[in-house]
Amino acid sequence: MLPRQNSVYSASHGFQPEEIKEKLSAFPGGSVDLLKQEESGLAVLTINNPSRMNAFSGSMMVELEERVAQLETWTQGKGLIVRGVSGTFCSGSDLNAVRAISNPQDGMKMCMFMQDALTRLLRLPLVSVALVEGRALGGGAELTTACDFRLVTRDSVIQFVHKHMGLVPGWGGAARLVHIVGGRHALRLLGGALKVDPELGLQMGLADGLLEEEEVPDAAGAERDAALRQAEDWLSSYTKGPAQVVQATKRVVVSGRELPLTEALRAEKEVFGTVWGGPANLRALASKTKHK
Ligand SMILES: CCCC(=O)SCCNC(=O)CCNC(=O)[C@H](O)C(C)(C)COP(=O)(O)OP(=O)(O)OC[C@H]1O[C@@H](n2cnc3c(N)ncnc32)[C@H](O)[C@@H]1OP(=O)(O)O
Repeated sequence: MLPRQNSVYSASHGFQPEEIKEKLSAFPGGSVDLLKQEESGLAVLTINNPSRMNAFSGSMMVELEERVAQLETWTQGKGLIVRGVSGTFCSGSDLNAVRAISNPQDGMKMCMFMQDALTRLLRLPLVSVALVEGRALGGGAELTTACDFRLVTRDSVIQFVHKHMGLVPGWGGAARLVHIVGGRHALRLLGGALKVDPELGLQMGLADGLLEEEEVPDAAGAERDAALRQAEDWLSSYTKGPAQVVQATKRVVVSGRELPLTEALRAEKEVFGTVWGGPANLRALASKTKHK
């Protein structure tokens, strides 16, 4: 099978996704749900395993990869919100599955599979936001770093608990964390397994915004929907306009973020060619847009 364009690993690295998928599928539970809103171009990816604080079972890891593959081909998409059900984000990998695949070979395969899925998530041509309510622990904290932005609620805690588990991040979270907050803060967060509350998150640059609680008359469910609505509002400033332009913007940022300068410049030229003289560009020129 040919490697996917945005994949990290291929067969030459010993990456056999079908083999590890089969193994992971033997540990079922929960789901990863995708809701695409065609009209707005916004999608919501929901981590759904409430009886285990939204931990990732094996089958959920497989579903995550499948949802990412669906989003990779969404030509009209512009934005993505990643969240957990029941007022909490994600408590990492399901410890029952982890115990069952704790041998080094399976660990490496799971690591490659999740690194690949989360790298492809971050490389999607969509502006992505992790909406962190409640706890994001271990792999859940790593998942927040696979989004472009992180919005947190007052009760949120992001914690890279790996050190307490005798581990380091293995879903790409350490590499991404260094890019987001720099090496010094990353070492504090990983080395001290610090609990990142909203204040610390904003101060270190891990969080991009705090969603203030809204006055809601009834139950907790309404409050959570309020957080999702606020995240959608926040995201809409970045997803206004045609999908082609939003996707092109994300693409030049991904190449600038990941490639050496000369290659990034060439990639930017390619993307520029897709929008120059395009419908949105011609409309703007015809309307003599002023940027006041
Ligand atoms: C490379 C990836 C590395 C990783 O992700 S390693 C996994 C890191 N995550 C963890 O170690 C989380 C361990 N869990 C906890 O610390 C606590 O359960 C947590 C999340 C703080 C919640 O505490 P509480 O509010 O007191 O609730 P609780 O402990 O009663 O949890 C409710 C039920 O959820 C379960 N749960 C939570 N996190 C889980 C997980 N990761 N895997 C499997 N099951 C998990 C927990 O066992 C409990 O189940 P039950 O009701 O006892 O049957």
